[in-house]
Amino acid sequence: MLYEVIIPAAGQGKRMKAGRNKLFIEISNVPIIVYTLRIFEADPNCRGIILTINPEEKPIFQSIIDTYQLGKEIKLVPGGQERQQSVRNGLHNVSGTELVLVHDGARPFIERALIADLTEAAYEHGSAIPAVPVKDTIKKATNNTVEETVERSSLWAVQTPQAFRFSILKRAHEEAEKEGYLGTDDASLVEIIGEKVVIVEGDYDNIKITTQEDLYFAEAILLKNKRQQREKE
Ligand SMILES: Nc1ccn([C@@H]2O[C@H](COP(=O)(O)OP(=O)(O)OP(=O)(O)O)[C@@H](O)[C@H]2O)c(=O)n1
Ligand SMILES: C[C@](O)(CO)[C@H](O)COP(=O)(O)O
Repeated sequence: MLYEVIIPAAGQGKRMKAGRNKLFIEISNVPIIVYTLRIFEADPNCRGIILTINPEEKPIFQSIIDTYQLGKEIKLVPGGQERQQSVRNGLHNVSGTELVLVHDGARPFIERALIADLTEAAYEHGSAIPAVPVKDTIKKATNNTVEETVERSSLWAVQTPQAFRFSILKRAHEEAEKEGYLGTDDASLVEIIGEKVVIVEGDYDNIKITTQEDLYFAEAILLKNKRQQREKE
């Protein structure tokens, strides 16, 4: 199923505390954003990559694209103050496929098979998101005092890429902008306009690199992937 992907990459990486955009941090000597871009580059179903960036960082992104010879055309589009605004700016640059994906630049371990499952589900249902069952016991608390233990069986930890029919995502973003709603993912905007969103079981390795310790997990996942690749060859 053909699609275009919007990759928001205009964050500041505040929780990483690296003093720069965390997507430039290297795992095994390669910047995080390169792993993410390579996955979509290599996918023949991906008909366009829209990378939303902080305009001040354009020379750095351009230099990375050149250094790592990322050949598929990558549209560099200015991001916004919040992730949602970055995605919205990306949406203005989609050129016409029926399906659009939104994938965090900070999730470098997405697998092609999951992308395929998501695009198929989005084609059928309108919107599809990857998620994994929550493993911890979740409690709701105020001022460190527990109010309740939340029933876990229906809780999912949501990831990206989130896949949508373009018309639905566009309407959801327009409505959110009109209503002043700010969500932490795109599916929440679609939920608000009453459209169906289905879950496709994701992968615990599809982590978002957010804080320092995620870099250790990332190194480990990369090693595991390389070992599996060698075993296949
Ligand atoms: N205004 C923003 C904020 C975030 N992002 C992107 O959205 C993805 C997920 O966001 P997150 O992990 O929160 O990244 P940061 O915003 O960089 O991190 P922090 O919240 O810790 O500052 C990242 O690829 C990030 O670059 C974006 O394009 N525009
Ligand atoms: C979109 C997302 O990655 C799904 O897990 C997440 O919601 C981004 O949120 P953050 O607050 O920017 O980490």
